[in-house]
Amino acid sequence: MLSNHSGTEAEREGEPGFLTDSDELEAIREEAVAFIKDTVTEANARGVVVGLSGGIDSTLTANLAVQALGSERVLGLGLPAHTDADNVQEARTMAEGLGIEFREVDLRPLLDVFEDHVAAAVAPSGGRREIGNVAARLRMCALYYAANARSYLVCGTANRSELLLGYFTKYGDGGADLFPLGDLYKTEVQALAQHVGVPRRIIAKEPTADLWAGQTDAEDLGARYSDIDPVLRRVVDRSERVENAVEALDVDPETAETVAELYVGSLHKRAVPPTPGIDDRGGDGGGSHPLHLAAMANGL
Ligand SMILES: Nc1ncnc2c1ncn2[C@@H]1O[C@H](COP(=O)(O)OP(=O)(O)OC[C@H]2O[C@@H]([n+]3cccc(C(=O)O)c3)[C@H](O)[C@@H]2O)[C@@H](O)[C@H]1O
Ligand SMILES: Nc1ncnc2c1ncn2[C@@H]1O[C@H](COP(=O)(O)OP(=O)(O)OP(=O)(O)O)[C@@H](O)[C@H]1O
Ligand SMILES: [Mg+2]
Repeated sequence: MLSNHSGTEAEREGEPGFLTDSDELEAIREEAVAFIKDTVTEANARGVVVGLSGGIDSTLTANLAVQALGSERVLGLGLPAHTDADNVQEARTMAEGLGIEFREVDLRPLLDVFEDHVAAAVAPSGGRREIGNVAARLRMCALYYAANARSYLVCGTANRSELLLGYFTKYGDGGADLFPLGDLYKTEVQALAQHVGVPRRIIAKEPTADLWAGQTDAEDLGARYSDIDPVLRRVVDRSERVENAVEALDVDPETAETVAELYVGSLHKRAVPPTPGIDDRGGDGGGSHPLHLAAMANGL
């Protein structure tokens, strides 16, 4: 059910910590730009590739990447599948504005082959969510192909709201080498986009994953980010109980419960795949094993 709270998406009065101050926004811009630059340098990469949808997250990410690396070292890929061909023109316009190279690849033929051969054989009952996730994973393949071939990194576009809710395709748009917007809630992304001069029409667009016609984040999630973000901030960042958040904020209990459930239910999407932990060797996929860390420290 959609909550009927009527705040603006970019700010919510009375909720501390949400970005409205231009000095604060400027400091965040600088940090995100430095992060992209440092990550690319440390990886000895030549640049980054970004999937451009014509939406705010990818437009802002590409904008920050250009600020960090210069337009010569950023590649934009327009990768329309079934529903979003119209947005490719917007993505192209954004790329032209940033002065970056832009390539367009229609993924429909690949998706059709997948549906006819793989889906039909494995599970013909797969619906729009399953096929939409395949489109997101085909995009990931195209982005990594470009990264491999050019010694680039795949610059992901996920924001903190999406990451905490698990509102992304695991190893699809969730598969990337860095997430410059990953610490910022969607409402903060909107404020930062305004701060760096992303066109108003892009900021004003209804957020959509575009995995099927008419899909919107608000419909899928049951609420708008202006209601979701303050709940995440209290329940995740401040470890408050859901009831406390409901009482403090003007959100309905159902929305807050859903947000908390999505956060807990998507823990696996934010973790390294587990291993059994045989002989006490970690059980976390090796990511934090002392030998692994020592090898990294020694540059091995
Ligand atoms: N507890 C657990 N421990 C370990 N793994 C677990 C698991 N539960 C599920 N899994 C695995 O995760 C899979 C489900 O995850 P996943 O494949 O991602 O699929 P799922 O989360 O069901 O779908 C992705 C969601 O993200 C949305 N999305 C996708 C892409 C872009 C955007 C956007 O905002 O632009 C939004 C999309 O609309 C949909 O609501 C399961 O099939 C299973 O393999
Ligand atoms: N047609 C597309 N071409 C290239 N990349 C795409 C396309 N559709 C989605 N993506 C990639 O998947 C990412 C996730 O989509 P998402 O909808 O969350 O971001 P967005 O479209 O930039 O912003 P919004 O969430 O406001 O619609 C995009 O930022 C983009 O990198
Ligand atoms: Mg989108």
